Amino acid sequence: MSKQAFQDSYPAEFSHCYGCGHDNPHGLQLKSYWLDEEDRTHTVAHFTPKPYHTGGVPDKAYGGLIASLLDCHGTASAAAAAYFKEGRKMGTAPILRFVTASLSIDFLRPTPIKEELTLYGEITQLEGRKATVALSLSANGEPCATATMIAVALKPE
Ligand SMILES: CCCCCCCCCC(=O)SCCNC(=O)CCNC(=O)[C@H](O)C(C)(C)COP(=O)(O)OP(=O)(O)OC[C@H]1O[C@@H](n2cnc3c(N)ncnc32)[C@H](O)[C@@H]1OP(=O)(O)O
Repeated sequence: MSKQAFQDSYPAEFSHCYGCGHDNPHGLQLKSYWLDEEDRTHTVAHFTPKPYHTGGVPDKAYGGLIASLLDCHGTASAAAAAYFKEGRKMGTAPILRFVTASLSIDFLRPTPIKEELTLYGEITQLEGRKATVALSLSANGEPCATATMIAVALKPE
């Protein structure tokens, strides 16, 4: 894994995201990395839920938490891939800001809250301002959710 998380390169005005902003003390503070420094298409993040992240079923995660984690890992992965494609260090100006245009999630099995969760991302397409990211969230090596995201880079203005 790289030493600096993608989210740690976000400029201050983008560092208050509930899901991944390092300047949001109330947020999840997800951190995403390249899975392998030699491969700039696959990404990874880890997150261990808190007891209060439970949904309606005891010891299982709230679906919105899962969506939030996939959302932030996907947009961070898209931004990292776009910077890499431009041959630029992440966070350098002009800032590439990706937001979620669509996020389609399949919840495969209940997600435990007492285990560390692993998120994987794969940038399957990056054309123009649009990135497609295949995502998964697993616990103990078992996939709990998979998702497909379309992330779009905001126009500079
Ligand atoms: C480095 C800092 C990073 C900060 C990261 C923060 C992460 C936060 C994660 C989030 O929670 S994001 C919050 C939830 N998302 C939003 O609030 C986004 C709301 N939607 C919008 O702002 C606009 O709809 C959007 C920027 C996504 C697109 O509007 P634009 O007018 O800029 O783009 P346009 O409509 O021209 O679409 C650009 C391309 O994306 C495609 N596209 C847009 N929406 C789509 C969609 N829903 N599904 C599929 N493709 C879509 C569109 O077809 C087109 O493709 P092509 O370039 O191939 O023609």
